[in-house]
Amino acid sequence: MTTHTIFIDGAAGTTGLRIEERLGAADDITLLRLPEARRKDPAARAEMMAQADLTFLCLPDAAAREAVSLAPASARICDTSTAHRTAPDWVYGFPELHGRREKIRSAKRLAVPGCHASGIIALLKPLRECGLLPDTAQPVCHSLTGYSGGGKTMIADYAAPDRPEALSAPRIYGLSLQHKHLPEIQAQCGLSAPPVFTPVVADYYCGMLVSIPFAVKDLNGANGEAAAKLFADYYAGEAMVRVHPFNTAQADGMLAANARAGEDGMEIFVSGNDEQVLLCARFDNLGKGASGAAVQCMNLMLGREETAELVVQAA
Ligand SMILES: NC(=O)C1=CN([C@@H]2O[C@H](COP(=O)(O)OP(=O)(O)OC[C@H]3O[C@@H](n4cnc5c(N)ncnc54)[C@H](OP(=O)(O)O)[C@@H]3O)[C@@H](O)[C@H]2O)C=CC1
Ligand SMILES: CC(=O)N[C@@H](CCC(=O)OP(=O)(O)O)C(=O)O
Repeated sequence: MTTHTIFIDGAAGTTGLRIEERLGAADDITLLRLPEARRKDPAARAEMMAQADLTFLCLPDAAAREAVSLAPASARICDTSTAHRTAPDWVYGFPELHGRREKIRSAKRLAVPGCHASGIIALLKPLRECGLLPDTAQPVCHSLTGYSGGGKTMIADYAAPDRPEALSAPRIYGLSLQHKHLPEIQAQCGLSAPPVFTPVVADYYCGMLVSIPFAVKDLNGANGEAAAKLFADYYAGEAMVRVHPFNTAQADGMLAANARAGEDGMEIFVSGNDEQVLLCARFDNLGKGASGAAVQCMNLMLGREETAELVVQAA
């Protein structure tokens, strides 16, 4: 059996802990750990990265950049932060995008997609590749997220017994329309301008629902049925992405953003009428939106079975 030595820089954080949970039981993986007192010590982290077959960075952007500067050139790195997602020489880790798997397998430096970006790209990229959406399009995208998306700080804010009343209501953020995921979305989808994007954080732990409405006339005349078939064809055979048939009835006519919490797969829904189409992607911001996606990429990079150590796949 081939064994792999893995270091998680930022193992005490939300994303790092979830990766550790997934890998802890794998008998072909040895996790390198730093004692609490040394987990932010640059020399100790550099030493771990030099020893590991692969290092996950589960750090704020600045610390992720610092980690890369500390790592030997030979180190294989899987970065969950925003720091390197549009950097040249880094592979963007979305295996389901056509032609991407081979690049991930041989990647030395891999950037794991942002959570909101994962849903938006999953919906826009097939439309762009199939010619239904011109590069000049500027779709309006919405995304609902649980508060774990904000890491330890936001989780503590929501858990505080004396928290402000405002946290009990959904809150729109990114009001300047310059969310940090827009550059990677624009780059991956080959758009000449970033989409218009409004994220909303609400009072539940995890789960993400991205929605993008279109007029049929803006999709080169493709109606919902045609769009649903396009997504089904694009993601055919993918274990982690399930495309529901057009207008699949939800029992109560609603989509709840937390339905895939704790899972690693993504669901795609296409609904609407003769004139308008609504595209939705539902997944866990900590699963396909972070730790699950990171482990999926690691498996490809190490030549392991792609879906090993992932929790329940696409429903
Ligand atoms: N939460 C999510 O849904 C997603 C998060 N991400 C990204 O993943 C990365 C990690 O996020 P998340 O897990 O949510 O964040 P957390 O705040 O939960 O965890 C970050 C961890 O990094 C540690 N850390 C900070 N600075 C250093 C340093 N210089 N050296 C070593 N460790 C350090 C922190 O230490 P301490 O415990 O002392 O604070 C903490 O444990 C971020 O870039 C984030 O944007 C990506 C996709 C989704
Ligand atoms: C609720 C909340 O604040 N969410 C974060 C998303 C966290 C994340 O996934 O960002 P990166 O992957 O780019 O690090 C945000 O929108 O900035």
